[in-house]
Amino acid sequence: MSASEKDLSLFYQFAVERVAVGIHAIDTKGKTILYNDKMKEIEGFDFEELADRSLLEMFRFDQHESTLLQVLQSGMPVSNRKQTYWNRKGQEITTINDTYPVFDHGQLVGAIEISQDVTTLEKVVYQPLKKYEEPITFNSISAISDSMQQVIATAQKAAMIKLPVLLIGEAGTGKELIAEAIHFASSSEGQLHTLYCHGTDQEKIDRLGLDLAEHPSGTIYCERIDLLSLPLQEHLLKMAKSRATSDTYFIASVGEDPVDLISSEKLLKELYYFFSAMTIQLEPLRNRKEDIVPFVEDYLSRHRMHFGSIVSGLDAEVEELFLSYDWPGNLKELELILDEATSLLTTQEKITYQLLPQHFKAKTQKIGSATPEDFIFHSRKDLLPLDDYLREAEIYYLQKAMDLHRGNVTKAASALGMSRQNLQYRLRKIKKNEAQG
Ligand SMILES: Nc1ncnc2c1ncn2[C@@H]1O[C@H](COP(=O)(O)OP(=O)(O)OP(=O)(O)O)[C@@H](O)[C@H]1O
Repeated sequence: MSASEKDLSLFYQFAVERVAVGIHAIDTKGKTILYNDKMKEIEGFDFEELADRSLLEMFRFDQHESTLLQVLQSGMPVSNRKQTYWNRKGQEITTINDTYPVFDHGQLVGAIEISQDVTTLEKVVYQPLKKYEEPITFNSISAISDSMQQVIATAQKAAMIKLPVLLIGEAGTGKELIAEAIHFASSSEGQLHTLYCHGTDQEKIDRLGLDLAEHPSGTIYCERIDLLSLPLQEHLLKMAKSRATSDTYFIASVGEDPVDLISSEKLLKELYYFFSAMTIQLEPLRNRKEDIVPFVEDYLSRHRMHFGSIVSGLDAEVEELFLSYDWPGNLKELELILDEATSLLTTQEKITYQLLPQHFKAKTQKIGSATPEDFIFHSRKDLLPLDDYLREAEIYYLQKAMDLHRGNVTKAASALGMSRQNLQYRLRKIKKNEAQG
């Protein structure tokens, strides 16, 4: 029997599940028909959430999802598109995507996206302050709010007495910057070794141990230890303890309250104790909006210096928008928006609304002003019966609320002005309809 006569579907299925890239395919109505394990990992789905998969995925219009719909609309592939976004767990993820339309005998049947996770690589390469070759010191950090000033004061103390530090804060709040500033203040000659725990394996931890044995006078910064599996956390702890008597200085970070992480068995208590001689909590940007404008001013002053531009600030409309937005990706997200906006600058003195990237404009648009085309994927001729339209609008709206509240039913229900039970009932009903339809 030749290879072409064999039923290869099992093999294809196996390959799709084992392959190291994320795969997401949708049909012409925008409904997910293929979503492999790697994609779940990239997008940060927990196992229990998977039961809600079709509901959660069908009507999401974040930047990284919209490429699939765009390809579906244009019938043209989009290749090599790099996207940075914040997944459902609040992790910052950078992917390089290829998105293709899929045809069957010339008829468009859907679109498929293939995503390569380059988060760790990106972190090593994307260091905005370093790209200007400036050493990161406490002076390079914008810190106007009381809470950030407190962070800097505590970090300076920690650097002076070289006590292990655990930095706590959402993605993009500046934990790595603080770690670098502490390192710089605590030692002038030692090296800073960073372990990016996202996607780390035992081998990388062992290699770090060997590096430290060779250069013991450095600092080790373990970024997001809560992203390591518990066995790898144990491995890291063993390695760190074996270096604890030397000159090595230890700093680590976590993305959430460590007490919650310990109680939900995502963080080893012993690892927490090892790193937490001092803890420093960085507030999310939405709780310290007074830092937004000074950060923008610092960013633009660097831009003027390095690119000779004359841009000096935000215009009133953009400032208002920036101050009203919640910044789930914190300062890193703001910085990426500024990177995109300034790349379009010519002779402007202010960042105007026109310079803002399309995906940001779409995200900050008020839900009430969305047109039906924004959330229902049908051609104009193909109008839906009102009941179907309302059902889809409900799915979209509830999903948006769940997204805004990061999957927290209680908070989403309160924002929607309904009881938790009512929201849960509606979500279950939608899920059941989906399963039947
Ligand atoms: N207070 C700040 N002043 C100047 N730049 C900042 C500040 N906070 C964050 N940034 C900018 O945002 C970027 C992201 O910050 P950083 O990588 O330190 O965040 P993080 O909390 O370590 O995020 P993650 O948990 O995803 O690693 C930095 O590269 C820096 O350019």
